[in-house]
Amino acid sequence: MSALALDVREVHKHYGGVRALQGVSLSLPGGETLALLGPSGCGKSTLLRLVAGLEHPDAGHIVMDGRDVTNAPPERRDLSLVFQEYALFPHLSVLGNAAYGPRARGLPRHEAHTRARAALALVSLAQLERRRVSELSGGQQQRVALARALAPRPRLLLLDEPLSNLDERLRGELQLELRALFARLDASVLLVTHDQREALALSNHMALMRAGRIVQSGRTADVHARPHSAWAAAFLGHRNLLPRGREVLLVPEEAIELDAGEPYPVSEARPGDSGVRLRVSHDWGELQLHLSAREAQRSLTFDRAFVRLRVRQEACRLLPDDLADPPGGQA
Ligand SMILES: Nc1ncnc2c1ncn2[C@@H]1O[C@H](COP(=O)(O)OP(=O)(O)OP(=O)(O)O)[C@@H](O)[C@H]1O
Repeated sequence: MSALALDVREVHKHYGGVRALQGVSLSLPGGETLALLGPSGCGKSTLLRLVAGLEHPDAGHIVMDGRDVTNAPPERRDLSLVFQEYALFPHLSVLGNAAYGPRARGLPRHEAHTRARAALALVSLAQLERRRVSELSGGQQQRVALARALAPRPRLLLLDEPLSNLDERLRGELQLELRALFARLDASVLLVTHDQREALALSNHMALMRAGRIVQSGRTADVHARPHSAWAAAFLGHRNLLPRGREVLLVPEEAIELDAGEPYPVSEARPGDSGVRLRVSHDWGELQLHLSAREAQRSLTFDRAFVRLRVRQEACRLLPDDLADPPGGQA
């Protein structure tokens, strides 16, 4: 096997006057999970459709496992695609849905069922194989869609916003399951999402897209820890970006040490999901931080009007301010 499961080289795609992809390159090493992350309209789904073979690029190449598949039809690419609306067959059982892929690829019924059962076991649905999918919860249906995609044992699994149809609680549960599943799979995974938390939770490589281009890529933890610009930092969920002329100072949450240094006034304290969100008037500018309930109890003083903290300057970084200027002039 080539070291790269997927190698996208300088791909361009336009629709009329819209330049959806402008020279996109990315590579996915075999057996790894890459999240394609970016805001609505940046070109993520377009890139996924090109990789799947549902559309073809105007220029550039798509190489899978060392084979150029740029103009190959979907069935000549060893991949499965799970859409946002996973479109299961409601009249079929869980097993019937999962066996659909192998059957469509011409495998005899018995072999298709063996593969479908193996895929259902992977997503912990083996007990429910006789149920109709209309009798399943949203999370279970999503797992059937995954099993259906995995049953043909593709080399590459493409997922379009896999968790966006689920509520917050289910999403959290499935995130953990998916991460464990990806680690067990032989397949490589390319996953499209606009949700940075999902990308962080599920991937070990990340490509951050903006207006038809990839603005940063690398290992997920590295991209998150060292964004290249203010826009990347903001999109990745960093809240403290303090204006400094044409640059911004990124103060990562890890740079803020509680219970050390000076007491600073709290300008706002709002109860959040699992603690308190604070705005603090610091000498450098307004800082936002999230305290767990226990930290809030310990660190907020004088009737919760002050918090004692120290910012580790060595952990902060100056970044170019590109918030207002998307490359290519598109939103
Ligand atoms: N078939 C099409 N015809 C015309 N314009 C299109 C077509 N498909 C996509 N576009 C445009 O190309 C750009 C990229 O769209 P794309 O769907 O790839 O973005 P996205 O990042 O996946 O967005 P979302 O997260 O909202 O799905 C957008 O400006 C979109 O309007």
